[in-house]
Amino acid sequence: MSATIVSSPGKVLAAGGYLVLDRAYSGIVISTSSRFYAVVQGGSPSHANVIVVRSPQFIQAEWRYSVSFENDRVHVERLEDSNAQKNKFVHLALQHTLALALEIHGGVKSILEQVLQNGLDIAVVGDNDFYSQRAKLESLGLPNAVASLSNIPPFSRNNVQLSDVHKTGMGSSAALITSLVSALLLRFSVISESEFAKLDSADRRLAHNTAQFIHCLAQGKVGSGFDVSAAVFGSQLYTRFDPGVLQPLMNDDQSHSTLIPVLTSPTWNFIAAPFQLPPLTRLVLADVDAGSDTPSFIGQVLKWRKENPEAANTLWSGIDQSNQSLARRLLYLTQAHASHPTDYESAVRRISDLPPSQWQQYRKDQSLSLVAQVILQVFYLVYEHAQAIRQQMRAMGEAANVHIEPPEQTALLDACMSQAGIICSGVPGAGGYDAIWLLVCDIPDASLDQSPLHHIEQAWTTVKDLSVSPLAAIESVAKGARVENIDDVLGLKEAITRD
Ligand SMILES: Nc1ncnc2c1ncn2[C@@H]1O[C@H](COP(=O)(O)OP(=O)(O)OP(=O)(O)O)[C@@H](O)[C@H]1O
Ligand SMILES: C[C@@](O)(CCOP(=O)(O)O)CC(=O)O
Repeated sequence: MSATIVSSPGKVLAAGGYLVLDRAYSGIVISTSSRFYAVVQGGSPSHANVIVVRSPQFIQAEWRYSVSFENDRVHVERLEDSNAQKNKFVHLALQHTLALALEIHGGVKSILEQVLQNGLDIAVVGDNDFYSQRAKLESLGLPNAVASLSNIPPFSRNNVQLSDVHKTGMGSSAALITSLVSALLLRFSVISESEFAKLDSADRRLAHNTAQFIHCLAQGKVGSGFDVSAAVFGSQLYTRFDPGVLQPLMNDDQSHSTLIPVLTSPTWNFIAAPFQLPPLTRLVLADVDAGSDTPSFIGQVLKWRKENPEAANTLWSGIDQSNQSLARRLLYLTQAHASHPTDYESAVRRISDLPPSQWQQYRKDQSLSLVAQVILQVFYLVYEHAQAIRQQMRAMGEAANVHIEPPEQTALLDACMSQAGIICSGVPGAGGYDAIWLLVCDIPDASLDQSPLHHIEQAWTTVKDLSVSPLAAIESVAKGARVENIDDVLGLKEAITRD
């Protein structure tokens, strides 16, 4: 049997940090071209019922498990010869996905044993963007520019243990769990490849619910889940599910629970509404610095909200209005491109030449068609809404006493926003010092030194106190998790076969 490979994208929560924890609000989630891959293959006859999971980008990252069956239950136990520290996320993924497979196959263990007759060898690797490339660019003597990243081989090694790597906050564990769970569900014939390929199928929803459950269990809490939803469904306007749906499975000992009623329950009420960034623009991401502790941010913001309900609700409603307006305008632009591509392109060409604060001077520009003028105004509104979100998120940070957009990040984003052709920006997710996102105009024939991307790369070099290192990702329009062919993914075969 050939390899079963599933990849899932990383994510950026461009708007809706904190609010998305509450079902009353939604967030703008952009999925990235950077992906995590799980490659599941058969082992050898002497390894029946053994599952080896390897992470070849790290040292001492091989986890070995044995699978046994007892009284209609399947047990996945860690083997003592594993060379690495425990990996709770991987262990729980194996245990619960196999348990679901056994349930779905009516407790007939021979179906699972058949798949496990040679054991399984599973390699998991992530695109370079999931980890900071700052040190590698430095050692190669390359400038901190997106173009430099193509000099680093795909799936490059990090030469450290997993626990010591500098992550970029793109949702590595959600993308990993989604790929691993989906690949196992396919391998054990719980879902079919043709159904999984459909965005709205029961099979893809089952992969989502299972990955979401395992990710919550591994994290020890039911979070908003936007990262798993992005990994499964791609860019979206996300509204969370009611956490109660998972409650029956969140106890310490679920060894006697059955999974099917919860994982196929119609009460999963998350909403992943279609979203994508407008044409002729590009997402730019940069890794800024390690340093913030997101869980403590969340605790502090939620505590402040509880203690100051009135002020918090006013602020949250204001942020939500800006978030929704931003999403609506961005979606409008995509439609405008579909119906008026030429006017749209002339508007984008025009705004590429000036920073957004000056776009108003194009109002009533007679050389633009009326439609192009309207489109240009909508780009200006996008800029204004995103700036309003930043301002309100800073206010929330001040009120709750956490650095959601710290002053150094404000200086950095302001420096970027004063460049020609930049549209909007922010600190993703919970904020802090970790990262920034930007949306810039992207006209295919613009010369490199005239391109907005080049302008902001220059601006990065002028900021003090922060070291900005680019990431390669753009938005993924592929709509989430997908089955891959090993030969179609550059460098994947080499990455999983090296020792
Ligand atoms: N490459 C990998 N190989 C194996 N296990 C991994 C890998 N990446 C993550 N994990 C598992 O997921 C756990 C949590 O990972 P991590 O803290 O990177 O997730 P995260 O909080 O989603 O990260 P991010 O900051 O990217 O959102 C790790 O402790 C490990 O168990
Ligand atoms: C604060 C929060 O809304 C976003 C955290 O996002 P990130 O991991 O910082 O991208 C928490 C959540 O939604 O899980």
